[in-house]
Amino acid sequence: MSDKKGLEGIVAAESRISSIIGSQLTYCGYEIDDLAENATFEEVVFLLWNDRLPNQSELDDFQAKLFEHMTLNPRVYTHFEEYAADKVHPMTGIRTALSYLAHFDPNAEDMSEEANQEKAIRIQAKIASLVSAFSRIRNGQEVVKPKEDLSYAANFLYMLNGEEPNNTEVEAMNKALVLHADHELNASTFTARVCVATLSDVYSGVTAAAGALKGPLHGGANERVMKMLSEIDSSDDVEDYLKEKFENKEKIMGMGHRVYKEGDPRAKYLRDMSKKLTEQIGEPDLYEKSIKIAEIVEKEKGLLPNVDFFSASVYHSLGIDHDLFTPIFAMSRVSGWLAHILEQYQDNRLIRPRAEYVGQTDRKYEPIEER
Ligand SMILES: CC(=O)SCCNC(=O)CCNC(=O)[C@H](O)C(C)(C)COP(=O)(O)OP(=O)(O)OC[C@H]1O[C@@H](n2cnc3c(N)ncnc32)[C@H](O)[C@@H]1OP(=O)(O)O
Ligand SMILES: O=C([O-])CC(=O)C(=O)O
Repeated sequence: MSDKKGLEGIVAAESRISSIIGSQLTYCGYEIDDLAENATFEEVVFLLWNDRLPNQSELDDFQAKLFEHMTLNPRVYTHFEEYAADKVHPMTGIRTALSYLAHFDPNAEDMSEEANQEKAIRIQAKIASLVSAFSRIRNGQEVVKPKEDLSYAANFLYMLNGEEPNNTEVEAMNKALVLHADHELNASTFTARVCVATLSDVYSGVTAAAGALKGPLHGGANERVMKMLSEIDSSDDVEDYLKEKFENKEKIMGMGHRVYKEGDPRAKYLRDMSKKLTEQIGEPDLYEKSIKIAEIVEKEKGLLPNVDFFSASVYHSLGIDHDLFTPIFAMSRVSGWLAHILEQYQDNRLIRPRAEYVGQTDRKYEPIEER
């Protein structure tokens, strides 16, 4: 059994959405490098859902639909006021809110392909509004409505901060969204597929997936990377800090990967963005500490940075609150979850593996007074 622990190396689905071979990641046959350098997030979402890039009129139409659905029912805001009063972690709030979105969808229980595609657009559009509204409401600020002429990445930053972002910020956010959009059968995507393979609805699938993404061994690592960087005063202190972590057998967040053993192809883009943006905000030390951590962990443990490692200093440089890092990951990855959910419905079979029983046997019920 031990060789299958964590289902390592087990192929559990056929998929046309993304592929990992060695350190090569592709979305629907396009290299991640090609997409990171050239594509908008909206094009990538269209690609993941349709297995092809859109032409200009399809893209215009897709962007218009996303914009149309970015508006939230005001009852969501009332909910968020309660979450703020309870000091709920944003990822907990977004997980609940993803489920709550179903309440306002007249076709929430319609399982037709057309209705499910419509749900995908609604969810992708609304999650950017959810994350930004959550943040503004807990800060006692007015919710900002999206602007029709802004891209998805720009609209998110605009709704979050209440002012239009500059080109560098939009470019960084767009690239981060493209890089996080899909990743084969990662834990949250697998969770989404397991959930909807019972023929449960799309909202259930994304809510379940958000729960899986929240964990520190998965999407929750980016917030912890920032915590680690904040705990280290300067790059001169990295060695001692890590020594203690290694002695306590603690994991170094943002390092290592189940599949990539020769390096995560997404990390270099985030590393380069981190270098540029931390310099721009006058905190180059954040990048220097990150590089030192990566060097020592590679030397001592043979582990390399994953997508979460440099994304932390990138989001910090964009002025984003640290506990919003994982919700931003969800905002991008929901596109992949939805692609996999739609794919799962197309050729569904219940996902139900077996467990090897290792518990006690031949026991007999004992009356309570005899226990
Ligand atoms: C978007 C994403 O989800 S990317 C991943 C985000 N998660 C993180 O960054 C958390 C830190 N990293 C990790 O915990 C792991 O590397 C994972 C979860 C990503 C992959 O884990 P697995 O493939 O299950 O490897 P596993 O946890 O079994 O580790 C194998 C060995 O490497 C060690 N190891 C793995 N990652 C780390 C790490 N980040 N720091 C220190 N040691 C590590 C383990 O302690 C273990 O050592 P042992 O054999 O002496 O017990
Ligand atoms: O694939 C994984 O296991 C984790 C990961 O990098 C991702 O979800 O992007």
